[in-house]
Amino acid sequence: MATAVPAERDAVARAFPEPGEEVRLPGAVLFRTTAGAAVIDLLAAGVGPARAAAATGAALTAAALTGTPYDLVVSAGIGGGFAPGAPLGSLVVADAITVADLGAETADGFLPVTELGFGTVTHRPPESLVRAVAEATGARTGTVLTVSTVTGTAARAATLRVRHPRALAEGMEGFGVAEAADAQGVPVLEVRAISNPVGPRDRAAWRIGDALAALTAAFGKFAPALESWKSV
Ligand SMILES: O=C(O)c1cccc(C(=O)CC[C@H]2O[C@@H](n3cnc4c(=O)[nH]cnc43)[C@H](O)[C@@H]2O)c1
Repeated sequence: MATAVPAERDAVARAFPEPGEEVRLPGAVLFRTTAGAAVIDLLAAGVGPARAAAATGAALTAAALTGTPYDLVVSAGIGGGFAPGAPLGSLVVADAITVADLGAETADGFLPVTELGFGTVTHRPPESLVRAVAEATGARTGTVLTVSTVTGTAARAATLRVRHPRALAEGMEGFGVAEAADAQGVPVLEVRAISNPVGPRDRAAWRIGDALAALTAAFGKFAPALESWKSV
């Protein structure tokens, strides 16, 4: 599980009460714990898509080289929610992890990088896993956008809504984590607990404590959903 910051990692860790241990790798420090038979590595990968991709890639490579590759990578953290679909404190599981600002600005508007002939802009988590996790946690499902600049105006939020009508949330790491996982052929999931509305900047409206509590509650229900997905 890759979060951005230690506070998010610790919120996820509280859902796994077994004692864990720190594992130091080149480029990543893991907190390794267990849930039943599953080994779970928690990584505070850093803020933003580039740092998140670098740290996630380091952890994936280390696991592959020791002959214990991961079955799944989860990008988890707090995020902005698009109203009315994703209110404060709610949980969103991405059925599409889409980078919102990777492309080119033209006189006719924004062109995603795929329309320039390169790369990808969306990763799709396994449908059955998204369904199982959403059912277990009560999460809403939709597109989660990855941005390098947090949305801070109504105008930018409106532009994103027009370009991505299925968007429920935005964060800054999901696409980077998904790129790292995709590069090594590992499935990916993104889970965001909503800490603030996407729109005009209003720090007084943040509910970070509530969102971290929602993350802990969600990951407390995660293991059975993963087991049912793996056994399909
Ligand atoms: O200064 C601001 O106006 C501001 C507003 C929202 C978030 C921030 C951050 O610096 C947090 C970045 C951190 O948290 C995730 N996050 C939380 N809310 C959002 C959001 O609305 N849009 C994008 N990312 C968000 C993000 O994944 C980072 O890890 C500052």
